[in-house]
Amino acid sequence: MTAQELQKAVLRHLELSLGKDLAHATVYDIRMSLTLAVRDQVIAPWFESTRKTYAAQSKRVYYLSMEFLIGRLLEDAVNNLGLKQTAQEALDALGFDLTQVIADEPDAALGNGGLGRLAACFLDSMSTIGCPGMGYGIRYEHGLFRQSFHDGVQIEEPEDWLRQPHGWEFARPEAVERIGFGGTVEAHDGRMRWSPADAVLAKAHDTPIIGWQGQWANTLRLWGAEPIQAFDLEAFNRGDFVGAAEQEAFARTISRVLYPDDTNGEGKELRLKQEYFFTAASLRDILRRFLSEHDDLELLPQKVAIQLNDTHPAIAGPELIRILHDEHGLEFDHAMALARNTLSFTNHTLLPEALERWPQALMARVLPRHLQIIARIEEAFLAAQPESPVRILEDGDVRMGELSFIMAHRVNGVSALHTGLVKSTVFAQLHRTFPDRIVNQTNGVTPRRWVLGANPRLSALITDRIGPGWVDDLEQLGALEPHVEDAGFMADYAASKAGNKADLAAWIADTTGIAVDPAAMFDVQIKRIHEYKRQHLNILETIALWQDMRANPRAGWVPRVKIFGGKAAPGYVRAKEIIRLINDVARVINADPVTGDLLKVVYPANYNVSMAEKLIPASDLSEQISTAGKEASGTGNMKFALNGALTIGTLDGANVEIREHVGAENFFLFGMTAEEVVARREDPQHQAKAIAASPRLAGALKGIADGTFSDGDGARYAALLADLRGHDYFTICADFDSYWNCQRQVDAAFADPARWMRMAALNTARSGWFSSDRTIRGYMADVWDITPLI
Ligand SMILES: [N-]=[N+]=N[C@]1([C@H](N)O)O[C@H](CO)[C@@H](O)[C@H](O)[C@H]1O
Repeated sequence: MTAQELQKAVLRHLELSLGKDLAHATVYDIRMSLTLAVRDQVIAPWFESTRKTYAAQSKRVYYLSMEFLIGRLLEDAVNNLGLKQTAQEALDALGFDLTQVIADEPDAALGNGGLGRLAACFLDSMSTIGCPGMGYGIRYEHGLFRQSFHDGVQIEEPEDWLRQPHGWEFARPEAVERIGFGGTVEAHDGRMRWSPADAVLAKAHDTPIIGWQGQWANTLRLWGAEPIQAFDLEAFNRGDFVGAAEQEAFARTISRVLYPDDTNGEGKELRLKQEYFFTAASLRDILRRFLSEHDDLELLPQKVAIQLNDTHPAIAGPELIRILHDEHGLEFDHAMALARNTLSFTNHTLLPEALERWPQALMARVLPRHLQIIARIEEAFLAAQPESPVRILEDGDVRMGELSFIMAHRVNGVSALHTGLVKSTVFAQLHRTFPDRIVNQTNGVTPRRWVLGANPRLSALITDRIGPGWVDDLEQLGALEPHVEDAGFMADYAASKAGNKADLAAWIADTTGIAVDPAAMFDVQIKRIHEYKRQHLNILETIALWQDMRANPRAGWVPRVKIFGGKAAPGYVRAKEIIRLINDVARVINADPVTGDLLKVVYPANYNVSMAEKLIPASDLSEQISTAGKEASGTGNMKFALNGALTIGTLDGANVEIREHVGAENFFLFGMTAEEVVARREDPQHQAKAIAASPRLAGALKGIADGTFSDGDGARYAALLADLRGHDYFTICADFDSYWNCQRQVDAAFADPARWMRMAALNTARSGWFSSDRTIRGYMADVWDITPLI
């Protein structure tokens, strides 16, 4: 497509779809017109992909996830269709700036963090590889809340990405499923019949996900909840206006908002209903499609692979058995075996509070038939494993982790270390019983969004040196390694980083009013706020560094800009305390004339996918400092390494594999290992001893306690300090000195630009393995048994 043709297509949509002429067009109008014009280019490969899948009678994979943290879609589609230059020229000719038009699109923030973003990266890779399948999720009216700060305190406001038409989706009024809740179960002609008391409609909205070079497109189908009867006219005529709309309000509540907890089982009834709503609608849709091609249910595991993204869709096991046994009349054990061979499950965390457990009483009320089926699943499991101490039903709860494991033929962890811990801790018993069921699939990220889209400077340089093949074969980045010896390449590499940093410094000044020196080290920690991710370790080191700089400002310090980004779950008090502390420390340090430009702390509000795309290419140092054994994988760590940021981190999650790939000499390692952490916790005085042994740590804690950062109010952080001095489960104190010393090694390395840039370029060259294409190929081979169709 030429720029002229695209320009014409945009103008046609502006007039015919938006009803606007160019003279009165707003950025929104042009963004929607371009979106529609680009979407037109997606339709043919989309239809062709579906046709090829049916023609090949191919097995399909269905990725069930409560979260898809998509971000913006326009730039991704433009890049995947190879239209970036074309779109630039077409819009220039119309008098609009492509960057500004792209930035007008609201993020689809239908996820909390890594788990949701991983699902989005996987969709891009499945389409790029030509893996036939679909994503299934919920079309939340309100995604993850908008974050703002008031006096440094996090404030949450509803996010409303759907306040404007969403240009990428197609409503599918014909794809509607009736989803029941509650009610009773009776035996009827030897079969159990569930009669739900309430019901809502699940209406499908499809978004095409186009792969690299537009050869294949899969579908993301998101379900929106709607009432069976939208409006109760009788109630209205009786003057009961609220009652008239009650049904609608009740129904829409199901898909109204995303629960904002990243690694914490919600436990609320509405959350369970959300999980069942999208899972049941998806299974009905999957079986309808399967039965439209095949009439023998025996073929289900050969033609359908269903991936459960954590335990959130775990009810899929009982629901599939209910459909096969109660509705299709298969024997229970047979239905259970078919379901198990169709389902596979990914565990994303070891945190006990994140392993979902639903009260049996709640399950009995909301899903009475499913609770009966879960009891029979446990019975069948114990009949085969009489010795096993494992239970699904225990302490009045339904354990969704055990249910998912028992109802899946494959279970995977998301990094080598994590998968090892899954086998030795949370599922140790089940691993002994089913030694071949757990496999590892280390996470990955899509290079289209996280390198090509986010870092055009670096991408141009790479393509110039090794050709464009790296975009869908990322391990080709290895061919850059010889170029690292070439001063010209290294100068260009450094220039691309410097350019990104200058852009970011301008953006920071714009959005926060803080002036930062682009030559300083950009030290970045962006992720959800959580104690195990240890943002408070980072800010304690920042305080100690500031105190040292103040004591000796002319000691030849390496100037640093500490950049934080991240949201806390609204109910997570400790995490919100950490956010306030970071903002309080920033306020004091940024105003300090003694340290001036030596140290700045920046915390832009409302961190999201689009902000990550701006921050990561401009980063020098990537903070991956979680307590070892707690971060299952991390995926930000991979994005940073690919974009030439060096990692300071613990041996946790995928940090271990990143260090193996980039080389220990190109990674700043500190802290205890997962085993050492467990051992250290045995000593109830571990934190007190660490504080006693570290004057710097003690000094930083004292600074907070004195009210240095809280206008003299020493009580503001009393709870946080009491926890660090009293319990410190996440071993902040025990790891502090190792972290501090490691940061000084980072300073020394950064003070030698040639050495630093060499390490950075080697990180880029050696991180190709962390492509989500590699991950998806692993799932296709080891879990789904599917081969690409392109
Ligand atoms: N839930 N959950 N788990 C996480 C993330 N918080 O979303 O999944 C991510 C995706 O697997 C992991 O990278 C991360 O370590 C893990 O904590």
